[in-house]
Amino acid sequence: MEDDTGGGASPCFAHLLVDGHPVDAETARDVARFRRAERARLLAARTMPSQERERSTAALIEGLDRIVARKPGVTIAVYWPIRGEPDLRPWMAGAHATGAGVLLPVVVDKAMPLEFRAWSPGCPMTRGIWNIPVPVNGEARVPDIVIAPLVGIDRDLYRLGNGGGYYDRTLARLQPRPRIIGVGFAGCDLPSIYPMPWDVPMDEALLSHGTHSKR
Ligand SMILES: Nc1nc2c(c(=O)[nH]1)N(C=O)[C@@H](CNc1ccc(C(=O)N[C@@H](CCC(=O)O)C(=O)O)cc1)CN2
Ligand SMILES: Nc1ncnc2c1ncn2[C@@H]1O[C@H](COP(=O)(O)OP(=O)(O)OP(=O)(O)O)[C@@H](O)[C@H]1O
Repeated sequence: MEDDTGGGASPCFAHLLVDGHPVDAETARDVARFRRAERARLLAARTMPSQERERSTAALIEGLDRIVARKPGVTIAVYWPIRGEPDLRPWMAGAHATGAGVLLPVVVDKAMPLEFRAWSPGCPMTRGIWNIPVPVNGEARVPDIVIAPLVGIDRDLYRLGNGGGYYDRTLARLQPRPRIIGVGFAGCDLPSIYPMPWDVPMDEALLSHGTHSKR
């Protein structure tokens, strides 16, 4: 007679732990491949004539003004634009002028959460990972609001970013959880990014043709 180790299919151990989340290895590989392809497609689609870029960026800034109150006591993480992201630096400077705290994301180490460091117009900057300018000695703070640049966004407001997992890693740990707003150019929406257990959805998404979605 057979021993009683339990009949049926043998258990499958082909899983990974991603930041403590058990993930099926084959699924993770397929999803990563899909995201790489979508990232490349959406980054290419973001190339546009400068007039259109200026119009779309102005529309995004108008949208931000409608939904985000910049005022003393509020701390807002924005970003220094790279790879054709909407350039929100004028809006950042405006936020600083109202007395709001403005923070920029800093990669302190590979595969670690981001630090959000205080920025003000003209403050000393240095180049961090990917040559992204970051404040040299701004104080690290927890933002009330995070404006996250989108490569893509799905209908459940899961964000596709540059592929480092930095925002997810960071947003999952912030206490208290900030208001998280994804911003991107029209056309960056896609049906699904096939959310994985580590993905943190945006609370809101603002696209340059004027749509403002909420979860
Ligand atoms: N403006 C801006 N600043 C930002 C971000 C951003 O998306 N936009 N980030 C938001 O996170 C952080 C930097 N993000 C990064 C994301 C990925 C890689 C990186 O090395 N990527 C790999 C490809 C990864 C993959 O596809 O598997 C590479 O290019 O080799 C570097 C930085 C912090 N600052
Ligand atoms: N806590 C985590 N959160 C997110 N990704 C993680 C985490 N830990 C490890 N990773 C790995 O990092 C990669 C992130 O890929 P993903 O497509 O989610 O990035 P992204 O959200 O586009 O990037 P970013 O936030 O940097 O713009 C995955 O391969 C994942 O396995």
